[in-house]
Amino acid sequence: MKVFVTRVIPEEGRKLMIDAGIEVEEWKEKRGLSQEELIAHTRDCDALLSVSTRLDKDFLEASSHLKVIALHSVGYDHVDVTAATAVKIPIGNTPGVLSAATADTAFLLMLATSRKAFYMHKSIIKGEWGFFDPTENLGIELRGKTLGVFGLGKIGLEMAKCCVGAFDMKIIYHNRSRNEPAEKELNAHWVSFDELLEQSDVLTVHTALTPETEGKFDWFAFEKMKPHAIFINTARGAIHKEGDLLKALQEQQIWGAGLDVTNPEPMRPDHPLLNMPNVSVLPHIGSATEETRAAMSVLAARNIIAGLKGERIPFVVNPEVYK
Ligand SMILES: NC(=O)C1=CN([C@@H]2O[C@H](COP(=O)(O)OP(=O)(O)OC[C@H]3O[C@@H](n4cnc5c(N)ncnc54)[C@H](O)[C@@H]3O)[C@@H](O)[C@H]2O)C=CC1
Ligand SMILES: O=C(O)C(=O)CO
Repeated sequence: MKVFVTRVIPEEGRKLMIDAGIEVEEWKEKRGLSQEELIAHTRDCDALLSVSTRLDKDFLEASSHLKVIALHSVGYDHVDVTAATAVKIPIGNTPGVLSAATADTAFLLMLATSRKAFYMHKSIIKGEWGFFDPTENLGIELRGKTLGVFGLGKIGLEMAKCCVGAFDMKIIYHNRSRNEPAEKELNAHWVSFDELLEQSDVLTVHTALTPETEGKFDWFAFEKMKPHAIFINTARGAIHKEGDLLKALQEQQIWGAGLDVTNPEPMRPDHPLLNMPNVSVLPHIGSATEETRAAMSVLAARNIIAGLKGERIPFVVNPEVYK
């Protein structure tokens, strides 16, 4: 049995597959594969472990010989899951193990943005640390403020817990369904989407990217937010409209933004958002800790091993394949 892996992954996951008798071929080049290269490399394989590689309909229709595809991510918006289901390939992801690390990144962006930390750091490098002026470089305090969570799932819940623990923030959320345990544990309140926009001092995005959430944060949404609100997105860049966000910040419709995800990625280095004092941008490092990436590789390997044994994979995103 052989698996093709589209990047070099942490040792923990690779070892698990090798110990299970699977031949592991990793793509070692520091560039993504084209769909043609992917088809060529997976032709003689039984499984694919995909790290951020787009898997489109053409590829999936040409790959019905694959017994399983494991993603090295919880998000699967880069995969045509309907096409995979049509050719009966189970798709696996890595839920849960990255929730804390990703929430930490959202928390980091919230705090850094509220104190203009990235911009202040750059100002030292530019030799601009000069005369002390008590009216300059002022941020916004977070204690007791309202955190609005769009998508109170696993990562949203971890972020809410951090904010209650650190800053005694009040939690409101908008989710497809009510999260009653969170309501009890954190005294969180479900609100409509418009109420979330109107009442949040910090609004943090934690839904998947779907046709429903794509472009959800546009000019009309930012227009409803408080003028001192901070917008945080660690989910997917296409959930906010970047041009509308820029305009909302330039026109002081909202106060600041912290982004771990952009659209497109990578963000171009001369993007105007990168030079705004109240904006913090990170290059999609939400889950990037040694512990979390190792745990993700193990979950992906477990999906591969089960799929190659003909068993139901433990973390399946298209359970319909088993019907
Ligand atoms: N920046 C990064 O490195 C990372 C980003 N992510 C992103 O975070 C997303 C969330 O991950 P998890 O918390 O594990 O997922 P989850 O499935 O546990 O939580 C998502 C929540 O959003 C809700 N939701 C979905 N669509 C909605 C809508 N239209 N309106 C209201 N609520 C809606 C769901 O009901 C669910 O409660 C992933 O899909 C991925 O795109 C995940 C990990 C790392
Ligand atoms: O898991 C995901 O969806 C990511 O974005 C990267 O960890």
